[in-house]
Order: sequence, then structure tokens, then C-alpha cells
Amino acid sequence: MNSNQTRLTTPFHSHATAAEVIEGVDLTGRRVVVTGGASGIGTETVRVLAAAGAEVTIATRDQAAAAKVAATFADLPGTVRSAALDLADLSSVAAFVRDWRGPLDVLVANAGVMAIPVREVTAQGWEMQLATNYLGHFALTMGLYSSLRAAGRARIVVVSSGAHRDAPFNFDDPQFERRPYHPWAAYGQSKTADVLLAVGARRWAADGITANALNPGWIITNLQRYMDEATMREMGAIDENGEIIPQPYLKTLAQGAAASVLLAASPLVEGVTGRYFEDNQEAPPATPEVPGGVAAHALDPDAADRLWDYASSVLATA
Ligand SMILES: NC(=O)c1ccc[n+]([C@@H]2O[C@H](COP(=O)([O-])OP(=O)(O)OC[C@H]3O[C@@H](n4cnc5c(N)ncnc54)[C@H](O)[C@@H]3O)[C@@H](O)[C@H]2O)c1
Repeated sequence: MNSNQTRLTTPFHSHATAAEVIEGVDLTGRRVVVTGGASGIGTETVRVLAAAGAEVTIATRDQAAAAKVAATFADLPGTVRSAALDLADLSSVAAFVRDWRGPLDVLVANAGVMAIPVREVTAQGWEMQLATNYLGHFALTMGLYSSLRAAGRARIVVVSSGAHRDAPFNFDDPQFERRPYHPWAAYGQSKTADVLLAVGARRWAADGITANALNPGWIITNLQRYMDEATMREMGAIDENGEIIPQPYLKTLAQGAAASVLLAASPLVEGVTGRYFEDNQEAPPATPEVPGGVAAHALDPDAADRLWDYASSVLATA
């Protein structure tokens, strides 16, 4: 959102479900890719889009899990299939792109890893959280650009996180080669990069392609596997027995997938691009006083263009 834009609001409350936000929408014939769709928020996103009639491809490393998910959804009006994709391996991204045929209406860049405790690198030597959450998705988006353009009114949906607020993109040392690695700094930076991906894609508006980012909220999934019990307790997520504490802000999967589905399919956001959503609304600017919101560093168009150039140069040297 820049200063000339009014903030987009929807009739949906923060805990509306994914099914509720696209009630009555018919996605028959719409072709959708959901990365990381074999678990968590991604699976619910797949389910609701296929329930509305979409042809959904789960792009995933785990083919067995994806096959199980697809079998569970066999009775839905749409179709669900799976295809191999490892975002942390450029050759896998290239193979997915090579095998994709025809137009693509919606790309949901959902897959992610969070807070890997010790710096890991990919086959290309890239820091794992940046590579998985952002660089792999950037490569995928670039590779699928002509398919998105061919769809006419394609949408890119990038699943970011509130963690973006703590971490501007560090152009001096994005890969943590000189500064000490920190699991949350790396996660936050990758999620800032995800918002900037949506902002940078405004260059494709003339092709009918829109791109928006979102924070799904806090949902207990496999994502928290690197968080130890002490951290979960500190965050108020679990009690002393390791039981999840019900929180007003904690969301179910059905609620956590709502913003993804809203941005993927709702007519309310037709033509809207380069924005960041939270609790099913376009987020206000983050301030120290109020929790939530979008940090200015994530919507900065200059940073978005600089990051686009950075990612393009990194991919070119791989
Ligand atoms: N759960 C939350 O509270 C929360 C909060 C904010 C943001 N998010 C974001 O939501 C998205 C979905 O997370 P989730 O909570 O459903 O967790 P999840 O762990 O259930 O799902 C993440 C998916 O990404 C896939 N993935 C990981 N690395 C991959 C790779 N290299 N190639 C292909 N796929 C890969 C995993 O296999 C998994 O299916 C993530 O981007 C996450 O950062 C989640």
C-alpha cells in the first residue's frame, strides 16, 4: 500500500475460514499450483480451492504425502494431482517448470521452513531459509511467467509471515556469510523477501498478473518443529505439560488458509497487486503501539526492485 492507495477491506473477520471467504466462487477450469500443499496450511488451501472446482497441483518434495492428500480429496468437484518440486534445488525447480504445460491461473507460494537452528546451505550453496522460502519461489515464478501471462488474469499469492517485521532484507549479507547466523533473523529476512516478491511483480500488471503477500496468522503445524518446548512456552503457545494453550489469536488450519484462498480466488481482490494481507484484510502499517501490520521495509518498491535484481543475478550464477 502506498500513500495514494486506500487500504482494501473485506467483510471477513480475522478468524473466518477459507471456505467462507470464497463461498459461492466457482473455480471450474482454473489451474492452480500450491507449493508445500502436502501438509499444514497448504493442504487446506488445496482442499478449499479444489472444493470450488479448481484443478490443483500440489508441488512438493514428498510425493507419498501428496498422493495421500490427493486420494483424500478425490471426491471434490475439482481435481488434485501432485508433482515433484524441491525449492531448495534449482534443478528440481527447472524440471517442474519444464514439465508444466499450458496456462497457470494461480500460483500459491506457500512452502516454507522456519528457524532452522544452524546455518544450512543448499546444493547451490545458498542459505536454506532464504533459498526455500524466497529464492526457490522466485525461480519458480520466473520460470512460470509465460504460463501465468497466458492465463490472462493470473494471481500470485505469496505466504509470508509476521516475522517479516523484525528483519529488513540485508543486501550487504543476505546469506549470512559475514554476520553471525540467527535462525529467526534468517526466517524473518526470507519472509520480508516474500513480500518484496509480490511488490516487485507489479511490473507484470500489464500482463494481467497480480501478486499479493499474506500472513496466515499463528497455526500449529509442522513448521514449529525446530522450536523447542522452552521457546513455545515462552511464546505462550504451550503449557508446562506441553499442551497447546488455546489463544484468541491462534487459528485453526481452516482459518489459517483463509487469506491464501481469499487472495487466490476472491473477486474482492481482482486487479489488486503488490499488497500484504493479515487477518483477511489488507494490513495497516506496523507501529510499535499495535501488534501486527506491515513493515515499511517490506513494501518499499526500491527494495523490491533491488531484490529482484539480486535474485536474478544469484540465479544467473547458479
Ligand atoms: N503455521 C504458522 O503459524 C505460520 C505463520 C506464519 C507463516 N507461515 C507460513 O505458512 C507457510 C506454510 O507453513 P505451514 O505452517 O503449513 O507449515 P508446514 O511445515 O506444514 O508446511 C510447509 C510445507 O513446505 C514444504 N517444504 C519445505 N521445504 C520445501 C522445499 N525445499 N521444497 C518444497 N517444499 C518444501 C514442506 O514439505 C511442507 O509441506 C510457510 O511459508 C510458513 O512460513 C506459517
